[in-house]
Amino acid sequence: MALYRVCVTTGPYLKAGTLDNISVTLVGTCGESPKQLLDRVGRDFATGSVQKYKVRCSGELGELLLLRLHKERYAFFPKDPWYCSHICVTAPDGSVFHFPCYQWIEGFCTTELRPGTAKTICQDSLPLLLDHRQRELQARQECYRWKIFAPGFPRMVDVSSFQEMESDKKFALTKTTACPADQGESSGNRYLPGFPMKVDIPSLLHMEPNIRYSATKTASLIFNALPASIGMKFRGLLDRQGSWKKLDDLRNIFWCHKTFTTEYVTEHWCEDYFFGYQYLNGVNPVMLRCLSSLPSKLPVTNDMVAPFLGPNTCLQTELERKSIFLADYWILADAPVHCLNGHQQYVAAPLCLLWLTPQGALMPLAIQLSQTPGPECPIFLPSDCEWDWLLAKTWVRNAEFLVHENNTHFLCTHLLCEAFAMATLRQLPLCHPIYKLLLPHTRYTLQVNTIARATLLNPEGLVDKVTSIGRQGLLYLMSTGLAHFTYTNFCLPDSLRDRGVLGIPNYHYRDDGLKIWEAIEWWAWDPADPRAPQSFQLQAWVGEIFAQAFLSRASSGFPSRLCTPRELVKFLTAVIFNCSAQHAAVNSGQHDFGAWMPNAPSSMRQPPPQTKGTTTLESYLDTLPEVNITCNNLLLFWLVSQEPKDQRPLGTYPDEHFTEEIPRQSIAAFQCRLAQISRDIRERNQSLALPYTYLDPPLIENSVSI
Ligand SMILES: CCCCC/C=C\C/C=C\C=C\[C@H](C/C=C\CCCC(=O)O)OO
Ligand SMILES: [Fe+2]
Repeated sequence: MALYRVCVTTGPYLKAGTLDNISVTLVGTCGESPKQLLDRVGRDFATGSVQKYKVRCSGELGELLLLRLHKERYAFFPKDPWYCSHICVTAPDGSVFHFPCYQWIEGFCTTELRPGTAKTICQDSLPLLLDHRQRELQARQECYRWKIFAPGFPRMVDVSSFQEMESDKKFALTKTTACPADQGESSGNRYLPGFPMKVDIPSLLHMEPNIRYSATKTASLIFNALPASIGMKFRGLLDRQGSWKKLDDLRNIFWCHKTFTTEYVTEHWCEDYFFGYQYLNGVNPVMLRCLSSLPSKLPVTNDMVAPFLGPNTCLQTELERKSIFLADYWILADAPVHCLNGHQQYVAAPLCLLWLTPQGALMPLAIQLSQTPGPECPIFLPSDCEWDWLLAKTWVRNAEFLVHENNTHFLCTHLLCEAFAMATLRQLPLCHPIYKLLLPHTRYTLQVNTIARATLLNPEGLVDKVTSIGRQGLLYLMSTGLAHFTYTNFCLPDSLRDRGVLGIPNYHYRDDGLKIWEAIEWWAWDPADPRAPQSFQLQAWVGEIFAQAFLSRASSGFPSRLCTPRELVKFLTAVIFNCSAQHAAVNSGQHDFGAWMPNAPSSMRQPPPQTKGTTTLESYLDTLPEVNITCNNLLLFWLVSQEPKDQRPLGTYPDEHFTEEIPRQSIAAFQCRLAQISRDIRERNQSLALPYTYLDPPLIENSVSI
């Protein structure tokens, strides 16, 4: 007789416990145990419980290979979902086997778990285990299916398959490629009382439990939104059309959501120094490119800018010194425009030239509001009349809003990270070291993007309600952006070098980002088993990302295969950095830098000026977004700038998928490195007029989850 001690941990989440009958079968190299019901006196499998059971076998089972969890009906009760955290089995000889699970088990089924030891397929030889790998991935690929959202987009998760699964259809029809988003709206897309935009409710109703927001996160998101939106609604700000009467009125949109940064932006927004500063440490710190010569589409002469460059230098000298930079919004040149409140809106495609002064300040030199120079496209200069220059800068800030929100933020973090999450779920089994490494960095990404597609990107969603290019413009921008996004852009060190910005002082996004990149790279080496590149499951993973995220475009420079450990570690580092730090850098400051609306106007109501000397305060106010457009957009900024509760900062891995000592030690070392980076950042910030906190590790979420 052999006695196995089984310890079952149930998750701490709301309704994680179950009344269903839970039985286990232990499978070892020398046989398997009889299926045994885990039943003790009193309640079994309550939320947060850790309970011990005994499984008796006729003889020892040898090395445990699998643990089968059988979840079955209890009496006449309906199925009761259970969140199984992990199971620990102590064999008669005292050896301990950890079985990580960290999954919701919904219906009546048998779930097979493997011990937590990280294994690539090269390290599996037993047919039982190879078969288990294959069945696990087949089930994942049946559950998480790709779908086309719109032509030229990264592919997304098909949430309709969850509805099918939920209705227990045993033989779901093979999914055809679902209709692209631009084929009008689904039947469930409709206005709800109190919402300024349509909401695609059905797409939110059937999220698979293992990718769904927890009850805590859902409640937190709702309670973050309610007070601010009810307050604005009662003040009539969400419904009032027309121009703002005076700029000062903008100070009182958010009474109780002011931060140090929102107040700093409100005070300094029209200063040229702050305008340039935002290219380094604002919410879109990826636009600057160093120039060695001026593009022909921007015919700025030395005479135009000499007064600002000061004595003993000239434009050509500064170009040779690598101190001239360009922000080019070419992608907006053909963006479709849109009507808001029944009025035509406008978009520009500016070119903004900046100079890095000897004192280290980045100052705007010239702004051209079109890609095509000419008499109807004046080049605005700091010496122009105050309102002309301010309006030119505000057009650039509008371009920043559109390019940042659609491309830098939603396309390059949210949508790409969705594809990483999907490929990880579909191509890597739970025992794979890369699955264990990446899973925490995909948490809630499929859910938040589904919410965004149901409330923002849907027809007559919030994007249609508050932006000058609307949903069609968003579809154009993101598909064009993806077609031009490269692996160099994706990897921070390569992007900084390629843009020629490694030498700019006070570029805190760069400095903090490179430290975090290096810490992640160091951490990624351990689980990235040097033999891993030979793993065909890993190649299937990177190949699916290449095909589904980057549409198999060789011009993207993204790898379709990983042939060396160094290539693998770089790719893993870039994925983890993008899912965590990069998203934090471009997401967390939306309220800080956008609460003062002229600094991030979501639309412009007059065409770009074609002559100088015509702008007044009144015409400026009539160009900025109307009251309701402003306030609905600021609500979104407020809501998405703070991570709802149930947070997991970078390097926090409470779900112990790694059970071996070496990766656990690497995690501890990674956490120590991040803690040091945080200390360095906080010490640096003490000397700054405006602290840069977005890449402070405790403030970075592991994954894209808002
Ligand atoms: C005012 C009601 C808002 C309801 C939306 C609730 C939550 C939003 C969910 C996800 C949001 C994700 C955002 C998306 C960012 C940009 C999308 C494009 C926006 C634009 O073009 O204006 O990222 O955090
Ligand atoms: Fe975000």
